[in-house]
Amino acid sequence: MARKFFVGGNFKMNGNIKSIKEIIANINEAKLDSNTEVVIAPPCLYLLLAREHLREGIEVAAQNVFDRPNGAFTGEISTDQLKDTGITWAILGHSERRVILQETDEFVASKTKAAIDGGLGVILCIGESLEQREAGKTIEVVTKQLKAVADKVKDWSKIVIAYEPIWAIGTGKVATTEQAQEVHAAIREWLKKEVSTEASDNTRILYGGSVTEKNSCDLATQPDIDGFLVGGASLKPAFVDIINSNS
Ligand SMILES: O=C(COP(=O)(O)O)NO
Repeated sequence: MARKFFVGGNFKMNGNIKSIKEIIANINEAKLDSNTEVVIAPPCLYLLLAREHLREGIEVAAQNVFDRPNGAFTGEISTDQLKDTGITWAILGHSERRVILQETDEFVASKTKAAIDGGLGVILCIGESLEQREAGKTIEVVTKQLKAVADKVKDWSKIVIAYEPIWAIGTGKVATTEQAQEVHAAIREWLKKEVSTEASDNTRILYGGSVTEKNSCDLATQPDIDGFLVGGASLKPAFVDIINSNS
């Protein structure tokens, strides 16, 4: 089965009502490849704004969700509340939360399970640091992150994996097509061995880390790159060119 190309826009902690409305207007007015699935992730304050203004067919993702149902968890958001507001995806395990907020593989796995059980799709972020890559530990690191999820989650049909080498995030140092394809192929092989052939065949594996409209078309030619999770470039008008990079 052909995997539908997938492009996520991770706004991170950027934007305000005015700028996010401008980004949404640019996306709404653009001619977009209908064979590409698009998900937009604004900061949580602007999730409803995005849901109300984005064109039909484009989904909205939260940049985080808690692993427990509604209750006394100050500052957190539940899967029920996201579903209640028409939010259908969650980005989980982003390296900025793993590093800065010390989210463990187990906590990310627990949140992934809660999100899927709550009916959300999950963009599951994994990736190694420069030190880990230079030590030859890339595959060891990313498969350890995946195993923590596989220990809790059996149904991978609602998971999209985003391989985001930390050394490429926000640095302008995009992975080469060979570097990205090598890790994506290893992830797909791991899925086949540790989850199922179906999961391996059907799970989209996105690349993230300094993707721009200048490098996205080359990356999109790789057999195991099924799309992108875009940070900084998702805030700019040329984001629509990245969305169309597989057409
Ligand atoms: O973190 C990223 C990538 O960020 P950049 O595109 O800004 O490198 N996506 O989730």
